[in-house]
Amino acid sequence: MSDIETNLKQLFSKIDELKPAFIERLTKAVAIPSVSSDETLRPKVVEMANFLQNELKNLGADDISIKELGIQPPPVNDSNLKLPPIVLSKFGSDPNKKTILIYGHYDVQPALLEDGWNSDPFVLIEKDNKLIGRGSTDDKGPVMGWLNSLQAHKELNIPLPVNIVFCFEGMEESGSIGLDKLIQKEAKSYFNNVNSVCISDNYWLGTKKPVLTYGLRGCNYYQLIIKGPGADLHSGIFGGIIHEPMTDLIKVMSTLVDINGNILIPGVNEMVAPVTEKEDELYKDIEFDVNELNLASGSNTAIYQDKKNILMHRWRYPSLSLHGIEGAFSGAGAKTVIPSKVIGKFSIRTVPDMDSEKLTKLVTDFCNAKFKDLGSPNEFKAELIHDGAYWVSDPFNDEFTSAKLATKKVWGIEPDLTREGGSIPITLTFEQELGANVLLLPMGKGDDGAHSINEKLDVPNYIEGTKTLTAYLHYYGATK
Ligand SMILES: C[C@H](N)C(=O)N[C@@H](Cc1c[nH]cn1)C(=O)O
Ligand SMILES: [Zn+2]
Ligand SMILES: [Zn+2]
Repeated sequence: MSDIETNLKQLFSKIDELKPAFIERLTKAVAIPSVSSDETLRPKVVEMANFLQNELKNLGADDISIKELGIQPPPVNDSNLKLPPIVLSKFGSDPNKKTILIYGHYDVQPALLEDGWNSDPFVLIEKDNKLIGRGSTDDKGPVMGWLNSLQAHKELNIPLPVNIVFCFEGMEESGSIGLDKLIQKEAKSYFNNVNSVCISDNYWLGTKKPVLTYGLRGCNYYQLIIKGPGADLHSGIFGGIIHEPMTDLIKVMSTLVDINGNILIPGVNEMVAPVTEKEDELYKDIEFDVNELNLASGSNTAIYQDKKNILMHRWRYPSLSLHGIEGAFSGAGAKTVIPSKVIGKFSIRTVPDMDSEKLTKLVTDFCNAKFKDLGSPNEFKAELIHDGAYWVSDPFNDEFTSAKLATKKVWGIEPDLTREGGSIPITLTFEQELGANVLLLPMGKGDDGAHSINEKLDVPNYIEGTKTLTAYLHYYGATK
């Protein structure tokens, strides 16, 4: 048996042995409601950064640097709100070893019991071999997976096969504000010797077959602010005799997309790169069960019924989703109020070759024109909240070859090569600023319910996933 295989054998049984400790680590992480989009929870996001710092210290990090990013730029309610810090850390600095930068995020999406969760979202529970809680799969599970791997190495006294540079951020779910600049600044200092970047922050396509991912859509997030009366009003007294902000907003928002998901803003679809013959062939070989889409969405509401159309519309065409209305009545009961100010939120998932600035101009001009058509005296503003770039790479390099070996070793099957419909805004910046290949090595399954209620990570995905990350470090470390 080679040295690598001997080490992996020991590491895998150590990982199995440490399963209860690893679940405990994830339980502690999930218990911190580090919701980046909720300004009132910003102290919890910072608490999560401190938690990570402490874990890294206990694991024997050679360096831990907490990088502050300053005040969050507008639009924001609290004009003095500090951005959460970036947690940087180094393990090893052997010039004879490769250096991998591992990125992950410690913030999560919002979650409320009343959204429909079956249990408290911030109390990790184990049920039917699933770990249920906000952030279990996105992205606390995978981040803990890397720490678990370090713990296994430490307890066995097995040297890491690569130098590791960690970069953990607390604003990924809110557009990774401030991280671009930090990467540019640190490219030739903290990140100087980085050969390669690995991110575990997406999901298998389905539930049975592991995947490696070579593409992401980008995300441009917009808001439409409409202001009318000086305060919320009684609809019996003012209904029918004033222009209502909510009515204006619904009118404008309904012009953006049709019920079949077609974006109606002129010029947007024209920016999309045409499908090449080579790409057209690609979809045939991907394992994907259309029924799994219905199971994952918990409904029978799919627009497309065939594999190719579903994958193309998830991966390589843009989509526009309406997310919500701030200021609108949304509770139970029948409140008869006219909201005085409402803010509509929507986002566009972007793909090659869409240009973010051009897109924002098309979107804001279109919304302004639609509002003007209403002839309403209310105040209107359309603006971008944040944008993050799409990313597509070549999946035939040392990183993907090593990850294929690692996946085969742990799961006994060759992974499919997929793209992801979601976004990880910082991916392209890492690739461009560090001149390094990026590999996306997902841990969770396609039905994990990231961003949804009852988010989960299957116990086998957490434990075998930790083994996969571990094996990847060893196989990549052995490449020339
Ligand atoms: C795929 C990743 N785990 C994720 O969930 N990313 C978010 C990032 C985001 C938030 N706003 C814009 N981008 C996502 O795809 O929604
Ligand atoms: Zn997410
Ligand atoms: Zn994520």
